[in-house]
Amino acid sequence: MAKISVLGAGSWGTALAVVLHKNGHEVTIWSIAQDEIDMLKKEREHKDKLPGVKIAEEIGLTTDLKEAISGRDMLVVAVPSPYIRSTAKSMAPYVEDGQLLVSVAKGIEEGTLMTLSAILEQEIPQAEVAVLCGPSHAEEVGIGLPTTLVAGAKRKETAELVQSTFMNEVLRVYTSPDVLGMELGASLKNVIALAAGMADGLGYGDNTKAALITRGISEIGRLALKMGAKYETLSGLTGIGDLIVTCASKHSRNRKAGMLIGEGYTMEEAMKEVKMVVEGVYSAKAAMELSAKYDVSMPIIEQVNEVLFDGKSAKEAVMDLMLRDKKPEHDDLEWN
Ligand SMILES: NC(=O)C1=CN([C@@H]2O[C@H](COP(=O)(O)OP(=O)(O)OC[C@H]3O[C@@H](n4cnc5c(N)ncnc54)[C@H](OP(=O)(O)O)[C@@H]3O)[C@@H](O)[C@H]2O)C=CC1
Ligand SMILES: O=C(CO)COP(=O)(O)O
Repeated sequence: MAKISVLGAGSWGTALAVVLHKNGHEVTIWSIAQDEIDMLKKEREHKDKLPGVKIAEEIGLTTDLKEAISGRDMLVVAVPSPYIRSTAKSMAPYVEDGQLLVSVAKGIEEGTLMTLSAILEQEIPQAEVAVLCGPSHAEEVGIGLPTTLVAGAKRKETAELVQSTFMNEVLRVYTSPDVLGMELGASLKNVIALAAGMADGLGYGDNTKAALITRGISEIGRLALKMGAKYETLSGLTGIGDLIVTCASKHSRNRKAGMLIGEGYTMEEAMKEVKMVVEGVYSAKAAMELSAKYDVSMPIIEQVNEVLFDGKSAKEAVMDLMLRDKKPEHDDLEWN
C-alpha cells in the first residue's frame, strides 16, 4: 500500500483518487480552494463535476500543500494546464529528492511551448516525473467502466511503478518510454475535439467527424514526429485513442465547447457553460506556435484558432478547410 496525494479536486483528480483508494492505497486529495474542500468534506461527492461517484470517508481532504506532499510515495498532479506552473512553484519547497510526481493533466504552455512534465521537471528538479494518460473520461473511470491508460516515464521502473499502482480489473495500464509523444497527443487532440464539436454544432454528420479525426491525427502526427515523438505512440492509446474518445464522447468538455461555438456561442460563453476546464482553448495558440516553429502545416488547428480568437464563424472555417488547394492524401507516397 502506498501513500498518495492527488493535487487537484476537479473531475479527473477526484476519479483517480477514488480508483487509488479502491486499489488499497492511502489517499489524500488536495485543492487550492477551501470552499471546494469544505463542500467535499460535507457531501463526499463532487456533485457538479463528478455526480454519482462517492468519495470514501478514508480519503483525506486538505488545502494544506505541505501536509499533502510530506511523506507521500506518489503525487498525482491533476490541476488544469494553466495552473501547472503556479502549482509546481508552490509544491517545490516541500518535494523530497526523488519523490514521484505523476502528471495526468493535458496541455502545452503558451509562450514557452513546454509540455506539462517538462514544466514539473523545471520547477521541481529534485522530483522524478511520470505521465499517465489515454482515452479516459472521469465520468466512466469514476464508476469503473473498463478503460485503458498509458504510464510514461524516462525510466522503465518508474513507468512500471505507476502502472502497478493504478492498474485494476477495470483499468488496464500500459507503459511507454515516449513521454513527449504521449503528451503531444494528449494535448493537441483537445484542439481537434473543438473542431469536431463545432461540426456537431453545425449539424454536420458522421462523415465530417471521421474526416476531422483522421486528418486531425495526421496533422498531430506530422508535428509530433518532427519534434521527436514516435509513430507508434500517435497510432496508440494516447494518440488516435484519446482523439477518438474526445471527438466522439458525450462527456468530452472540448467537444461540448466546440458544439456550443458551432451553435453560435462565443468562446467565453461556451467555456462558462461547460463549467469544467476546456483545455483545447489553452493549447490552441501553443499548437499554432509549434506549427510555425517546426514548419508543419496544421490546417484544422489553424482554423480552430481563427474561430476562437479572430471571430471567424465555424461554418466559414469548415468551408475554408474544404476549399483548400487539391493535394494527395499522403505527401510521401509515390506513384509506381
Ligand atoms: N475530466 C476528465 O475526464 C479528464 C481530464 N484530464 C485532464 O486533467 C486536468 C484536470 O481536468 P479536470 O479535473 O477535468 O478539471 P476540472 O475543471 O474538473 O477541475 C479543475 C480543478 O482545478 C482547480 N483550480 C482552479 N484554479 C486553480 C489554481 N489556480 N490552481 C490550482 N487548481 C486550480 C479547480 O478548483 P475550483 O473547482 O475551485 O475552480 C478544480 O478543482 C486537465 O488537464 C484535463 O485535460 C485528463 C483526463 C480525463
Ligand atoms: O482528455 C480528456 C479525456 O481523455 C478530457 O478532455 P475532454 O473532456 O475534452 O475529452
